[in-house]
Order: sequence, then C-alpha cells, then structure tokens
Amino acid sequence: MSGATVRGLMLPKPVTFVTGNPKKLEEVKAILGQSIPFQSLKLDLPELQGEPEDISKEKARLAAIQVNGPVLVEDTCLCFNALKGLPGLNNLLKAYEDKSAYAMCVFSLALGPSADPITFVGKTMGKIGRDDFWRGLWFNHLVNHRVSRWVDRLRMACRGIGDSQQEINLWWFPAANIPAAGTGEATQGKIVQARGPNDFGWDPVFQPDGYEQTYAEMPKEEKNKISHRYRALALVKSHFAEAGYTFHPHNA
Ligand SMILES: O=c1nc[nH]c2c1ncn2[C@H]1C[C@H](O)[C@@H](COP(=O)(O)OP(=O)(O)OP(=O)(O)O)O1
Ligand SMILES: [Mg+2]
Repeated sequence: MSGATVRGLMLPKPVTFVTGNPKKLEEVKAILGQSIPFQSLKLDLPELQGEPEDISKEKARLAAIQVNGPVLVEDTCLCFNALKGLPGLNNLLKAYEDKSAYAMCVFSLALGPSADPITFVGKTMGKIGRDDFWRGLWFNHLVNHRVSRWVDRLRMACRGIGDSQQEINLWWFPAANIPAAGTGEATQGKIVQARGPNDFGWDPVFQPDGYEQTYAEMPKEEKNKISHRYRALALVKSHFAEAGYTFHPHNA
C-alpha cells in the first residue's frame, strides 16, 4: 500500500466499483455488505501490459477519469508457481509435477482523476487440478510473436471449456493482454478437469490449500471467507476504517 492517508477526507461522491465482470461484482457486494458505500459501473477498461499491480493502478487511473470521482477497480490472476517467467518446455514439465498456484487479487482505489491509486493485494494459495484429474499438457503452437518480446510474467485465463463439458482450457497470455476468445493469440494451453459449476473463470480448477473442493464446488459463502478477493477487500475495509472518509451530503 502506498500514498498518504488524510483522515476524514471528504469524497465528492460514493466510491464507484468499476468492472466489466458481473461475477466479480456479485462477490464484491457479498463481501463488502454495508461496510463501504459504493455504487457500480460496467466499463470495459483497457488492460495494459505489466505487473498485476501496475495493471490495476492503470485501470484505476482510467476509471477515475471516466467517472470523475473516487473509484475502486481490481485485477485478478491465477499464477502457477512453476511458471515464473515464460512457460517454456522446461517450466511446463515442471508445472506437470508442481501444481501449486495462487489466486491473486489487486484492488486499486483512486480518490479522483488526478490522485495516485492505492493498492491492496490479496492472495490465496492452492493448486490447479488434482493428480487424478490432471489430463496432461497440451502444447499448442499458436506461439505468438509477442512472447519473445515480452519476457514478462504471464497471466492465465480460462477460455471456455475443453472437449467435454468436464474439461477446462487454461491458456497463458503474455502479461495482461488477454485477448477475446478465438483470436489465436494465446501462447500455450492446458486441459484440466473441471470440478463444480463452470460459470466463473477458473473457479472449477483452483483448489485452495486445506480444502478438498475447488472454489466452484464450495458454497459461495465459503469461497467469500477465504478467497483472494476477500483478503484484498479486508485490506480495503481497514483502509476505509482508518481513513474515515466522509461523503459529500448532496451526492451521497
Ligand atoms: O475469483 C475468480 N475466480 C475465477 N476466475 C476469476 C476470478 N476473478 C477473475 N477471474 C477470471 C476472469 C478473467 O478471465 C480473468 C481475470 O481477468 P480480469 O481482467 O481481472 O477481470 P475481467 O476482465 O473479467 O473484469 P474487469 O472488467 O474487472 O477487468 O480471471
Ligand atoms: Mg479485464
């Protein structure tokens, strides 16, 4: 977390949580409850290349300009510990053995269009797939010319389902540039057996430590008690409690 905190600062209006993802919004509502007054807005913000914290901050800057007021945004990724750096053959083979991973959520709060965003990071450790569910590596040679340029952390996204309803395609993308499905810009993919409802990203393939269930198999309330999003929002809440922001009475 960075940036000076001014106690009791009056914000011109309630915070706007900006996202294009309705499932995220659902969770943020459930986790925040009445603790922070916020409204939501669906905007498709461009995601620039870089480290997750920088991507998140940049999203906040762009959102605060559009909203012209205080905004909260988040950027989420699922990261394989074995895939630090590029998923070359060696790292992919390592990932076959070491399925440990973490889900990470980076919230950024920008108090206004010219404010420096403050970030809050939450991580939940776990693993991807389970030995008996692991279907093997799937090398796909849509290798992208950009990968050689971007020796950068890769992000994983989930694009639809595999050959059967029970399988999930996970793809690695350079940095933040997760393209629309079917544009052929992925680097490599993997097929993992899905467990649980398949309606929110990689939830059916991420199993948090200490659980036998994937996020998707857990009751929503349970995920919301241990998730990367929950942990990041706990920091956002304490920031609001410490800062004691007030809201302009005419716009609240
Ligand atoms: O708790 C989660 N459980 C499972 N999957 C998740 C979760 N949270 C994000 N995801 C997925 C959505 C997207 O495929 C990727 C990150 O994308 P990310 O850019 O952060 O979100 P987004 O583009 O869907 O919405 P936004 O408008 O807030 O940027 O991971
Ligand atoms: Mg996005």
